[in-house]
Amino acid sequence: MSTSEPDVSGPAHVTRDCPASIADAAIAPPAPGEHVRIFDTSLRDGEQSPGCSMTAPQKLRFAHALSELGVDVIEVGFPASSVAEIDAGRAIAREVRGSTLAALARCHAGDIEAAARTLDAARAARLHVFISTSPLHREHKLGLSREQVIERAVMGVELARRHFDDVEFSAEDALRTEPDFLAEICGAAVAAGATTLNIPDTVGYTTPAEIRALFEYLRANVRDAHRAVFSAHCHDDLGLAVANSLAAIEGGARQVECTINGIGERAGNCALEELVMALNVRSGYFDARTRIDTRRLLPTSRLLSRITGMQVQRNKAIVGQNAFAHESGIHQHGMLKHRGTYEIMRPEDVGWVQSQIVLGRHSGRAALSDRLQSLGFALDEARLNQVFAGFKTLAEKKREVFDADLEALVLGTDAPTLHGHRLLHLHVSTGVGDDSLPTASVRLLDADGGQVSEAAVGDGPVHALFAALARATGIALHIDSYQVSSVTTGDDAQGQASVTARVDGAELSGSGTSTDILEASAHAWLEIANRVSRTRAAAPSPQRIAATA
Ligand SMILES: CC(=O)SCCNC(=O)CCNC(=O)[C@H](O)C(C)(C)COP(=O)(O)OP(=O)(O)OC[C@H]1O[C@@H](n2cnc3c(N)ncnc32)[C@H](O)[C@@H]1OP(=O)(O)O
Ligand SMILES: CC(C)C(=O)C(=O)O
Ligand SMILES: [Mg+2]
Repeated sequence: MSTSEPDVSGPAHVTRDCPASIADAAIAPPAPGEHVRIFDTSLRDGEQSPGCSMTAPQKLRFAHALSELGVDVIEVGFPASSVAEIDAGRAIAREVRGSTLAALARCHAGDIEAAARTLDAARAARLHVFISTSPLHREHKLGLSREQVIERAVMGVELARRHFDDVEFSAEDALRTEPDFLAEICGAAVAAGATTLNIPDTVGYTTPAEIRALFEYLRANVRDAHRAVFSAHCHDDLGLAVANSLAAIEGGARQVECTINGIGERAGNCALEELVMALNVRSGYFDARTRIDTRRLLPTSRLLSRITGMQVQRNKAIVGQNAFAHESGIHQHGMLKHRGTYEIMRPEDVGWVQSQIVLGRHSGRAALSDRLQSLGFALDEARLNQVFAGFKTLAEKKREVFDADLEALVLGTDAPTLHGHRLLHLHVSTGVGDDSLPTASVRLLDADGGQVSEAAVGDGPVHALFAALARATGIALHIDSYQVSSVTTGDDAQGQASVTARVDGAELSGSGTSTDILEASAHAWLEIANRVSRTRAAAPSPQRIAATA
């Protein structure tokens, strides 16, 4: 496909259609390109949600990944919750450099001591204290009056300041708090020493216009507001967390609290990858920058999914499998002419290798012809039309048409009988523990009818299997991705293995289906290897192929 640079800038000047602020006159607009701090709370707000628990080594590994991603602040946890939480946080504080490390505490002496102890070894530490401020929470949860809540907040901030200079104060349920009381308690927190004022939409209740106006109001009405950085912490109960966080930035927030993949309480928090890319792609609109290395967004998202077992949905922005995949013919045709037609950012910039053209029921001739050419088949129009008809019939039966299916269509044969190695037998043994040595043996039928057997060991059963296949075929593949998913349900469910490999600079993919996932994996691997050996042996001459019609 064409790889020309997308020009996705859109109209040169986008008019800001912003609601009137409560205190317009008093507020200077934020400086162009101002730094918005990214505060990641995947290890705290994210981890405290169902299905997202992590062990201490997993938290440490993920904290390193967040630091490499370039987040400004990593919230390592809520130390008062358990001894294990303190130990995990301490391990992070000992090792992770490059980001400020924060720990959460209630306005409660014991919590604050635990948080401070956790961050002892951190090079840059922040104590984060919070208390609820909304009438609902004051009355029903805390049983405290306005004055008592302010007293507790001031006590918490002052105690935190005895340990660290960097103290964040959060007014839990701020978006359902009376604005004048919110301004009052924020002012008291600044006077007590808070350097960051976090305004959480704890239950994901607000709207973009409302939160923007609130930030403008607070910046104008909190006593000594200029001494603190304003921060947004939005939840996604109405699916507005990212939009609300962006609006908060427009209202003057210079820190946004978010999580990778948007994990967090209930429907989750503002998704870091979405917020960062919105600021990045629409930089002409937002005038704000972060120091996130965007190419690490996908690897970091994948790491979190692997650690927690919580997969992102296919159509998730930025990091979902479909984020840069195109199946419909009209879009594919446009993409092949200029990828800016249907993509507003480059997949490479967020960690993908490239956009994906998926051939299926909705695809057209342009995409089919492009894929056939990349497989070495240059067909004239009449032959292309003929193959296209066969392709559509096949696509009605299959969800996705793979390269091996296309080769079979063009060559007029069945996919499994295509020239190359075929699997006759495989045996894999594996185990758990220091003494286990995953081992695989395979027997293949080669293109000339001969048989070849090989065995290999590996770090795991699939690794051993692929190593044995490499020995038997004499083809080494650099595997970029390997995925297994079920395509049917029940005891006899079919598993589909998909392998993507990089060979001679090209990305090739293969897939296999079987009730045995190791067999499916072997078929997927062999599909690629057979294509490599065919290409290497002799690129098919277009004339010869056209003659097979
Ligand atoms: C919006 C948020 O994300 S807030 C963070 C939420 N995260 C978590 O709760 C995870 C960690 N929590 C825990 O492990 C436990 O809740 C603990 C260890 C902190 C406390 O456990 P317990 O002492 O058994 O209290 P429990 O959780 O039942 O109730 C919370 C208590 O904290 C009080 N509290 C709640 N928020 C605050 C606050 N910001 N400042 C002071 N006290 C608070 C409540 O009033 C209640 O007090 P009470 O026990 O006197 O009635
Ligand atoms: C503790 C605070 C920051 C929070 O997570 C919330 O209010 O959602
Ligand atoms: Mg929260």
